[in-house]
Amino acid sequence: MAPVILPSPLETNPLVFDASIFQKETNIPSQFVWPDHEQPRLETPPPPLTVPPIDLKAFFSGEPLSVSNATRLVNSACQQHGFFQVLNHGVDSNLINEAHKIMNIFFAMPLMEKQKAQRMFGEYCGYASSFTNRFSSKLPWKETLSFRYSAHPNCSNIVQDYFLNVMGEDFSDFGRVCQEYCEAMSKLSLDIMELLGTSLGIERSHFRDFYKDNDSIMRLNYYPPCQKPDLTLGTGPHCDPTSLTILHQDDVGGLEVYVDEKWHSIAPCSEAFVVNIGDTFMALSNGLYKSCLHRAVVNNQTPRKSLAFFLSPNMDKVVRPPKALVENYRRMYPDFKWSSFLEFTQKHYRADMKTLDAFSIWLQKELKS
Ligand SMILES: C=C1C[C@]23C[C@@]1(O)CC[C@H]2[C@]1(C)CCC[C@@](C)(C(=O)O)[C@H]1[C@@H]3C(=O)O
Ligand SMILES: O=C(O)CCC(=O)C(=O)O
Ligand SMILES: [Fe+2]
Repeated sequence: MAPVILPSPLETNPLVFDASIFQKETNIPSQFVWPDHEQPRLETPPPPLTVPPIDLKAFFSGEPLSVSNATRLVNSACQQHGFFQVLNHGVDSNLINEAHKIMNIFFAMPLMEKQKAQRMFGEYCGYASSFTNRFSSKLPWKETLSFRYSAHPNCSNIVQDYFLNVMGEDFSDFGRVCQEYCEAMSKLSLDIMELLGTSLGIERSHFRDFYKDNDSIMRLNYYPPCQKPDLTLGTGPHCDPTSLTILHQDDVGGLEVYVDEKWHSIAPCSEAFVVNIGDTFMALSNGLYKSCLHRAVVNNQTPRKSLAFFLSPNMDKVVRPPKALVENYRRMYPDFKWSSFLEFTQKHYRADMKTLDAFSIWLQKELKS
């Protein structure tokens, strides 16, 4: 299966997704209409997915029953569908509220202002309004702002600097909040990596050490109301190519996870973070833990927002499972560097539910050529 070669910007139509206009439109352009089999069946709301939340504070208490509960729950969830939620995570609720507030400010700005941070072709940072200059069909009904976070000591202000350089002095507060939020997400990711390592029965610090100098992506998602919410999707069905996603959604609802051959809604819970395994961690676990298939639906009344932190290893780290997860099993995926997988998703292939398989095939062809 040859990877889908993405159309160059010049080949796609000059459609511009201005949410302030589109959210009132009853006649949505065909590029936003998804194929029948992918359209959400809003008339029959999906059943909620009940996965007991993991109490992180209890896990780190070291109390044997709490540790075994947490590792058992996370092991079962990750082997089945790659989705769980964490409570008592230690992230300051004021910081979370601040992040939601500044997200409202940013996406309420006129399109021209937001386009100061316009994402360029092949780049993963910047502002995008539905990727109209990236894809020519099945366009997602959303605006996004993505930026890089690095835990490397030499990059201690990378997020703050991004906003200052791209959006100017007026955004210094914005940059500070996002910098602090990413630092909190990085810390939480490493705690969860310790939980995942323990649950897989390997050295507790193995994955924490692998991601301590992580080079991750923060994405702010904004889903405007849509007058035909049954025809389109905020984010189409996909597995995140990254390692681990820590997501905080507002109270509107719209995130769905595919489990047991059907979509399940994830009820918003402001005290919890939604956590899902991505392709890169699935490869790192030699396929033992599943990359979570999920999507986001929209509605015709209320905008929805989510903050997604995509944990990723340092660009030059080789993604290779620990010996303990290979010695009694065959290798499921080739060694690769995150930098080349990321480039594959930005320049050669629109991430979906088969991205890692398509990348593995692409890698083999690249090696032969
Ligand atoms: C590495 C990435 C590519 C996408 C952002 C992310 O950081 C992790 C999720 C990926 C994505 C959301 C999966 C669905 C398709 C996509 C094009 C999107 O709808 O935004 C993906 C992101 C991308 O910009 O390529
Ligand atoms: O907004 C959501 O709930 C999901 C977003 C998502 O899956 C993503 O950005 O990868
Ligand atoms: Fe996702």
